[in-house]
Amino acid sequence: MQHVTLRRLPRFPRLVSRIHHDATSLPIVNIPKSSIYELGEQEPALRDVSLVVQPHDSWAVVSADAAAGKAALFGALMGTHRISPPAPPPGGLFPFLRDADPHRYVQMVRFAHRGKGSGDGFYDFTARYGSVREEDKRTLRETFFPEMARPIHELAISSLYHAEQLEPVSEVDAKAKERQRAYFDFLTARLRLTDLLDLPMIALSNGQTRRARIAKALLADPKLLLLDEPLTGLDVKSRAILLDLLDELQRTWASPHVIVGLRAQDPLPDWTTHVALIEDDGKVQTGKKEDVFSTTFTPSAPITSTSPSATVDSASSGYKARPHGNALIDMTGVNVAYGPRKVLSDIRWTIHANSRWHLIGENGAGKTTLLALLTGEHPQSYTQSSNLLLFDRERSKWATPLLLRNIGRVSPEMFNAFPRRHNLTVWDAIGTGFDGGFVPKGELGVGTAEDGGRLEAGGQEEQWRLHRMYEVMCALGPSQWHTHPQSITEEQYFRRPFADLSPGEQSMVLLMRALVGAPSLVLLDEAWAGMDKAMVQAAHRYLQDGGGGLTEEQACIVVSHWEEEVPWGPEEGVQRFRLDGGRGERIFP
Ligand SMILES: Nc1ncnc2c1ncn2[C@@H]1O[C@H](COP(=O)(O)OP(=O)(O)OP(=O)(O)O)[C@@H](O)[C@H]1O
Repeated sequence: MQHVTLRRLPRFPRLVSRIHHDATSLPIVNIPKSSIYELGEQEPALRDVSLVVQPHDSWAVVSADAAAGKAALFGALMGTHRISPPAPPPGGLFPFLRDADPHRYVQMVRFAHRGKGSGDGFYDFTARYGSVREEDKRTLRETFFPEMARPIHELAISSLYHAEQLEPVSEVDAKAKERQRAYFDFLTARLRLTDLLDLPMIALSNGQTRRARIAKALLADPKLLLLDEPLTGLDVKSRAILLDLLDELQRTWASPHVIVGLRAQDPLPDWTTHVALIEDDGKVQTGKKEDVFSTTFTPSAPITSTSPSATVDSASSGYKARPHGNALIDMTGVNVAYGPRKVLSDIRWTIHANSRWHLIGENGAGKTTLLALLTGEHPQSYTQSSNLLLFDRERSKWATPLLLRNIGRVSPEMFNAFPRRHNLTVWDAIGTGFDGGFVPKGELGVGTAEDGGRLEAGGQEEQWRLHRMYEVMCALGPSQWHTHPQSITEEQYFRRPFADLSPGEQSMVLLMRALVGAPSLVLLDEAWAGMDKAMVQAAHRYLQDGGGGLTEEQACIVVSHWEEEVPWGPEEGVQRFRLDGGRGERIFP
């Protein structure tokens, strides 16, 4: 069992812009049996929603299946969706705010993947691995906490400070500033951000950035904080720390009131008392968690500060070793450092064909960095010489496009960077997987030949690629997870604009893209984010032995902080490689 030591809340008065005292007994949210509409739509996204959140209740909004319903309910609270009939006066939607401005006091932090309409350009997500460019030099402190941009140390020479700081401030303002700084120091320490504050923002890992976004939202001192999928991408320790912190803020200061959004497969925080369960047909069940779940499904076990870490030992029972093929990747002492900051030290790891790996490690342990060495995107992959062999060659012996043909991958960074031009169809997006690029190529959108030239029309390679397009679509497409599989054919789905798909569907399409070319090495870094349960199940079925998604010639590495997201169990010979403090070790089995 892992025990997380937590510092209790410090004894300083919070900088809270207080709501009138007697408001604390008023409901936080009041939606009285209403329907919720996307703006401009006639059909409601959710029907008969009765949601009354009392101050002492802790609610979770859970999507039984499709994530769209959760987005609609949060949209109603954030004013991007219409509630009909609207919440009655006096009090309206947020009775506890009285007449205070919801824009000031209600904040939302969303961690689900970006979806529709988020720009069409591709940006270079590998920029963070190189030397940091001038425009990317802004630190975490400057970007998220500009009011804390200049650390004020007691030994600081005041004349070196900006003039504004020397202006006289009233005693009240000075006290308020002091309290805000104390709260900032407290939050950043509790969320393990202190050592990261002066790193360039671009250098932060996925989980580190998420923790920083939560700290920023808390520092703004909202009265109601909506956190959608806050646990995705956080390591086990950070999840427990975050949940304990939210609970403690709520118990100590009754602020902010927090409503979390979760996927059906996520565990409920143990302090959850009530649940709004959004069903696939747009109905919403609300009530005490034991009442809601007694009639539907059992939620996953709650997580607490003492939940086990990624249950590393559980695989020792029933383990069945897999026969090995050739070594695809050989690391014999790989190192990555940024100046004095060592991220990977002397990593030794051989990845054979037919192996299935779960790469684990806390946020910031270097998992993404390690995968970027394997794809050759990390500039330091060039300096490893024979300590890093990629398909039998050093990095410098590979032309990047050829190397990328051997690797299929999905990652949060790539998901965000993938172009969302309106004329890019699902077919185009999947077809880019044959070349590993981001621009559709070839007459039929299934890529070019190895030398970059045209594929022979009607030739064997072209036929095989067309066949693969349909194969992955049949295995991972809507027929496997759509609630009404008959209502959309594969052909129709291929023609849909990629940008119009829900984030979960986009993740699914990018998974098809990673697998379509049957590359030797498949890297799945948090590949399931945004997917609903049926999609994750379809993906797992396909990736398991006998599912057809991976052959004995291929190796696959899954990166996830959730054990249940790994498609293979010990009986399929999954192995674990753990990064910790820059070191890497293979964990038996
Ligand atoms: N340019 C840089 N300068 C300094 N440190 C950097 C730079 N780029 C990355 N790092 C550090 O390297 C570490 C590894 O980051 P990486 O993204 O590989 O972690 P991770 O294990 O994938 O984390 P997560 O689980 O949060 O995705 C982080 O602590 C990060 O702050």
